[in-house]
Formats: sequence, structure tokens, C-alpha cells
Amino acid sequence: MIQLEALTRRFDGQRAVDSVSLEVAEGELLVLLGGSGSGKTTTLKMINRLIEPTSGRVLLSGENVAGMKPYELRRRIGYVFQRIGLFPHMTVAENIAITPVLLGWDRDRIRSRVDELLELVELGPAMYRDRRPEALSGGQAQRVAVARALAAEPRVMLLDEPFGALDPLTRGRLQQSFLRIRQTLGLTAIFVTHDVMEAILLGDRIAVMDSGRVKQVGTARELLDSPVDESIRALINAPWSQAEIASDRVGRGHGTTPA
Ligand SMILES: Nc1ncnc2c1ncn2[C@@H]1O[C@H](COP(=O)(O)OP(=O)(O)OP(=O)(O)O)[C@@H](O)[C@H]1O
Repeated sequence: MIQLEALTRRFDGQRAVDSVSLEVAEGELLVLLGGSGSGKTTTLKMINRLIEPTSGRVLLSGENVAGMKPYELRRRIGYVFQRIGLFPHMTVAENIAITPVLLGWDRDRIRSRVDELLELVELGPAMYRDRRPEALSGGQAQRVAVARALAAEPRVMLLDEPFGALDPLTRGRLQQSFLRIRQTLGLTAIFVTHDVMEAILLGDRIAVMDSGRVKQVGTARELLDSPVDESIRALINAPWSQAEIASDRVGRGHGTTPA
């Protein structure tokens, strides 16, 4: 569905992204996991041509994105930004409807799509449709951002630390909502995070990035069982053990003594 082939981007002679090759299958969620400056956002932005690669290419369902019109490409791909980015002068409904309006959908279709999306992200349409972003909590605003990215029924979603700025409780709720939405819609997605627990929770596979390169790609279990080096072992080991202990406790039900 998405193929990155030796994708490279230099800024001022420095390689921000260095020969990254990855494949994301239809319906799969791939996490790009790495520290600040490791090249995650630059990789994501080359997929929908917000940044052009220095070399290498991106194929979407086998088609080279370099040959597509950027605005058409961006309508086919939902994008949720690192910072929320709702337009403050527009209502929630107007924010969600941006792409459908550009596509020339009629008013009734837009209205029913907006309400359907608000339901999907668990914001009651009657209560939230006409609010302005200033009247939303951070978590609600980020739900609207997800709804907006889904508006034109994209088959591919790119998410750049969408829940990064939220408190842990709200973040946990949005992660669960997102898991459900993904399952319902069967989305293909690339999700950027620097949070290992989030990567383990959401990713079908995880690509660990460092200094612009992919160090290792695999399921969380594969990274845990066969890390290519000590840094991957250290990265994945601690939170994974915590997650296993937690799920083990849940699995054994209430009232049992934790190991
Ligand atoms: N427009 C630009 N001009 C010059 N350098 C840039 C530009 N955009 C990114 N870089 C550099 O490229 C490298 C990778 O940046 P990128 O934003 O992709 O990292 P990241 O992994 O997404 O980091 P973060 O988690 O902090 O967002 C960094 O060293 C950054 O300073």
C-alpha cells in the first residue's frame, strides 16, 4: 500500500532522512519511533509531499507520488499534525468540512458526514458541531483534528504525535478511541511517536529511527526477542516488561496477587 524506497532528504548538506526503505501493508499501522531529530516528521512529510525528497521515492498503491498533484495527494491522505492546528475562526463543523467543501460535496452530504465523524470520535454532534476551537479541551480538539483528517474518507492516515501534548489520562482515552476507529475503518496508517508504550499499544509493527536511519523494524515482540543492538534492547525492554506485567494482571482478573 505504501512503499518508501531509499528515501533521503538533506538539509544544508546534513541527512535528516538517510535512505529509509519501508513497506506498510493495506490495513496495517506502522509506528515510526525515535528520539527528537531522528527524522520521523521529515519522513512523514515526504509521503504527502509537504517536503520533497532529495532522492528515493514513495509509492502509494504502486503509484509514484512524485507524479501526483500535491493537492490531490493530500486529499487522499488524512494528516493529523503534531500541534493541533484547528482554524480558530471556524466552528468544529467547518473545520471538519474543509476537504469536503474543497471537493464540492453538497451541503446535506457534508452535514451528515460531519455528524457521522463527530459520533465516531465520541463528541455528540448537537453539542459540539457549532463550537469554536477555543471552547474545546485539548483532548476534544485533538478528536476534532482526527475527524477532520478522516473527512474525505482517506484510505491512508499519517499521524504525527497526535496525542503528544495531552495529559496521560486523556492520552490513554484517545489511544483507545483511535484503536477502535482504526479497526472500524480498516485504515492504513503511519503513526509517529517518541513514546515506546504508545508504539507498543498502537503499532502492528514499529520502525525504530535514529539519526535519519531505520535501525530496526518489526513487531514489538520481534524487537524484544531479537534486538539488533543494545540501544534497541534498552528502548523496548523496560516498558514492554511493564506492559506484560500489566496485561498479566488483567488476564488473571481482579483480586489476585501481582507477581
Ligand atoms: N526545514 C528544515 N531545515 C533544516 N533542517 C531541518 C528542517 N526540517 C528538519 N530539519 C532537521 O532534520 C532533522 C530531522 O528532523 P525531524 O523533524 O524529521 O525529526 P523528528 O524525529 O520528527 O523530531 P521531533 O520528534 O523533535 O519532531 C533534525 O536534525 C532537524 O533539525
